[in-house]
Amino acid sequence: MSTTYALELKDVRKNFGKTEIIRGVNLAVEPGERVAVIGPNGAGKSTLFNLISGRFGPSSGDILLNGQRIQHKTPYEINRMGLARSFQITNIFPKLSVFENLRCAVLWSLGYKYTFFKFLSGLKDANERADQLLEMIRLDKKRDVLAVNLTYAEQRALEIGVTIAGGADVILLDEPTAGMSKSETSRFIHLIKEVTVGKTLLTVEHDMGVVFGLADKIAVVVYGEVIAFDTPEAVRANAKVQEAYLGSSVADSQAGGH
Ligand SMILES: Nc1ncnc2c1ncn2[C@@H]1O[C@H](COP(=O)(O)OP(=O)(O)OP(=O)(O)O)[C@@H](O)[C@H]1O
Repeated sequence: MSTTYALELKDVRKNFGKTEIIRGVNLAVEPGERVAVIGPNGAGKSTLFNLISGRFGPSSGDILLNGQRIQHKTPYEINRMGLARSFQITNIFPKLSVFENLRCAVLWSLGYKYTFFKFLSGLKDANERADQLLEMIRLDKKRDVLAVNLTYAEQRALEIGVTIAGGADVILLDEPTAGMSKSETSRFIHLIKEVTVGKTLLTVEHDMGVVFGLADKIAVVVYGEVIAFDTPEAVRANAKVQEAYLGSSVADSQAGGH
C-alpha cells in the first residue's frame, strides 16, 4: 500500500525568466510531521512556500496535497482543500477586536458550507469556534481588545489563530517568531506545538533555536535544491549540510542550549 503524504513535491522546478530558482525539488511530508525549511538567504525557501500555497505555478513538476495535485490551483482553492498559510507580515484586521478577527476567519472558512437560511445557526457555531480558538492561543483575556492594541507577540498569536481557524490540516508558517524576544520565542514555540497537534506543519525559519525546538524534520534548501531532509540530529551531523550552510549556526544554537 502506498503512503498518502500530507504534502508531496515531485521534481518541482521554477524559473523566473531564464533563471532556474527551484531546481528539481523532491519532498514528501508525512501527516502530522513538523518540518522546518532552512537555508541561506536567496536559496528559494519563500519561493517554495509560494509554489505550495499557489501564489506561483511551478514551471514543471507535481505538488500534491493529501494525494491531490494542486499545482494548477489558485491559493483560494488550495486553502479550501486544507492548506493554510500565514505570512511574515501580519494579515489581521487592526480595528477589529481579537474575537471579531477570529470570528471573521471562522465565518470565511464556513462560507460555502452554510446557506443563507442556515446563517444564524452558522453564526452561533462561529462564535463558539472563535471562543475555542481564543483559549487555544491564550488570548481569552484580550477577547475585546482591538488587534492594533495587542503586543507584537500577541498579534502573532492572533495571526496563528486566524490561520488555523478554518481547520486546515496543513499549516505553513513564515518565520513565526521573527521579531520576538527570547522568552517570547520559547513561549511561542510551545504555543505553536500545542495548536498544531495532529496537523502537518511547515515553517520557513532562520532562527536555529526555533528550528531545533520545533521541528521533527528539517529540509535544507541550498541554491534551489533540497540537499538534506532528515531529523534534526541527522541534519546536524550531515557533512554536506555543515559545509554548505549549517556549521556555525548549529554550533551557536548548541552553545545556546537549544
Ligand atoms: N517574483 C520573482 N521574480 C524574480 N526573481 C525572484 C522572484 N521571487 C524570488 N526571486 C529570486 O529567487 C531567489 C530565491 O528567493 P527566495 O525569496 O525564495 O529565497 P529565500 O530562501 O526565501 O531567501 P530569504 O531567506 O532571504 O527570505 C532570489 O534570487 C530571488 O531574487
